[in-house]
Amino acid sequence: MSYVTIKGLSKTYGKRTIIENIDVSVPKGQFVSIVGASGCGKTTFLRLLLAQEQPTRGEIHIDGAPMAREPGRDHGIVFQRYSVLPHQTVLNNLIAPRAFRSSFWGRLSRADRAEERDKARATLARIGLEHVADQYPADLSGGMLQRLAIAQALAGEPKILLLDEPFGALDPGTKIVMHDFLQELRDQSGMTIFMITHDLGEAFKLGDRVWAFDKPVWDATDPEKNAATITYDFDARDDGIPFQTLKERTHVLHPR
Ligand SMILES: Nc1ncnc2c1ncn2[C@@H]1O[C@H](COP(=O)(O)OP(=O)(O)OP(=O)(O)O)[C@@H](O)[C@H]1O
Repeated sequence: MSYVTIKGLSKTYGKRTIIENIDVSVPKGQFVSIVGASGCGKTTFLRLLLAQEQPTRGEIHIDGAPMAREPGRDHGIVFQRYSVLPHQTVLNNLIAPRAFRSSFWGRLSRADRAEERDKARATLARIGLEHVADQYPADLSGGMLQRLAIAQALAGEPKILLLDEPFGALDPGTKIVMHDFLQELRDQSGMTIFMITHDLGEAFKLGDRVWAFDKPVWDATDPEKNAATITYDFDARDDGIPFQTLKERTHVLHPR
């Protein structure tokens, strides 16, 4: 059964249509990897899913209901550049976003605050950062920072996790450790995940499904015609089809 249903989705800025005619449905718990040439509208698509942008045409339904008009706790998002708060300790980085969002911290009793701290400590233990709870982000490695950013996104117990090149800045070894970490989290939470990546190996390794965004019409004389859509939707379970086929059939690895 469809959990995220997208019908006739388009986004236009001024006269320029960035993405158009997106019709897809995604079951609950599915992991969708999104690949495509630079600038073809992948982040725009995630921003629509996050309700940071409104569609020009079409609609998005999540769990049977129309999308909220504003970003909310239903969604967690992680970007390539670390979104942690530099002047807060690692522990406070897990508490502070919630406190800012709901301004609930000031209303909590001392016992409730202690409970929030315990919850945050338990999350840190789960992501292997308990030993650096009282340190600051500047003391952490790239992999640790990105684990913290993912934990922050998960703190609101979102229904959907959106990842925009989350591991793009990490070295290959740390990337592999992060893949295991994400797969583990996913198994535990059953979350529905959309992840943009420029790494096809990563897309097929982690995704149940890989979408290639591309511009089916290419007219150098009229750039406004060049809107992107999902041109291929691959079943990536059991490793899907070989990467080579994707390379040959799309422009994913040949940005114009
Ligand atoms: N708010 C906006 N106003 C006008 N144009 C925008 C806006 N946001 C994005 N664009 C344009 O939309 C196009 C798609 O951008 P987007 O960031 O979605 O691409 P992308 O596929 O995620 O790229 P990359 O892989 O390089 O991150 C770009 O040409 C960008 O300039």
